[in-house]
Amino acid sequence: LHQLLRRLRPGGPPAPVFPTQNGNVAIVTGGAKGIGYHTVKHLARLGMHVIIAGNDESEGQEAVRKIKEETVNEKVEFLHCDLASMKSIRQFVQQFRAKNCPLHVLVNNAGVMLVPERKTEDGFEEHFGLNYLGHFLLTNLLLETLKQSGTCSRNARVITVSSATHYVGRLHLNDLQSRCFYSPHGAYAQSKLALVLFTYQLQHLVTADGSHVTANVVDPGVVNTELYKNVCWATKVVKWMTAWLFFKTPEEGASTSIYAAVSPELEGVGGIYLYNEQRTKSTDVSYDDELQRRLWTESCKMTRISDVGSRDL
Ligand SMILES: NC(=O)c1ccc[n+]([C@@H]2O[C@H](COP(=O)([O-])OP(=O)(O)OC[C@H]3O[C@@H](n4cnc5c(N)ncnc54)[C@H](O)[C@@H]3O)[C@@H](O)[C@H]2O)c1
Repeated sequence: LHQLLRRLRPGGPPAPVFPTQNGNVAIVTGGAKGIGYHTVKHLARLGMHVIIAGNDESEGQEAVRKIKEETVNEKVEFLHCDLASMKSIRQFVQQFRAKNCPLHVLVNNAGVMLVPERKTEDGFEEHFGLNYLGHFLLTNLLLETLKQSGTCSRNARVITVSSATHYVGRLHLNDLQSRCFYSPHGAYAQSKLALVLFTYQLQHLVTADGSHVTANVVDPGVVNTELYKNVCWATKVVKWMTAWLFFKTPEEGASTSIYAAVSPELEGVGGIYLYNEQRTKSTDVSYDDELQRRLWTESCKMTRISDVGSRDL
């Protein structure tokens, strides 16, 4: 309804105006389609050098071609990164490092929803392994570059895309891989809750070591994208009939990620949950410091990184 009212406002919703980003570099995971595509397009329009990290080469190259054409920014590129493979994530980071360029914005956007029970290359449940652990490893491997790129007047930013489903998520620390009981809804919600806990813990760590990096988490709302391809046919029918009215377009869905990535209002602000470009409270359990720490420690073990200071490829 909020979205509908925004759309019905006379003259349409106000177009946000952000400062140009010439010379800044961003990585957007899953930037070849959906919300990620429009995030990349907007950042490129602002003059950023944007790297799409994705697992589909032809889709990625096609997105690059279209975005270059529409934004007249030649600094848009695709680099292969399969977030369901730790090896691929490490190779992606090596390729990125070989470019010797800074990194000002990392948007952890890619995701899958309601996939049948299956495992990533490394044997993790797919929602947890791809949506959460993939981004956990990627961010940690890029953290040193983010720290070197941020300054006191221009912090580097990590933006992680979660979802309102995190409110119903339960984190099963003793069964993060959903081995005891698998429910696609539960596994998706758990991965999105883990991303919120991860963001808050990351912010604690960068604050503690005085780095010029901020980490925030965003909820894009309900957006009409291919994310819903695994829902049951009845839901597909309802979505098909109502999406035009109640769902955000992918472009509208990207607005909070873009806001978090470049808004001057958020300069130096970290550890917050954003919905409709506004600071919002996430679920109570996400503020549990002990749970954040325990999940971080477990995640380091699972991705075989020793701690925040360890970046060995
Ligand atoms: N659409 C919604 O209503 C909604 C609501 C809340 C949160 N979200 C979140 O927004 C984010 C973007 O989703 P979307 O709606 O644009 O869906 P989408 O399906 O259009 O896009 C998902 C992106 O993730 C990429 N991806 C999937 N598997 C990958 C892998 N193994 N390695 C690298 N990239 C991979 C896809 O290629 C695609 O670019 C997701 O994290 C999703 O959970 C979406």
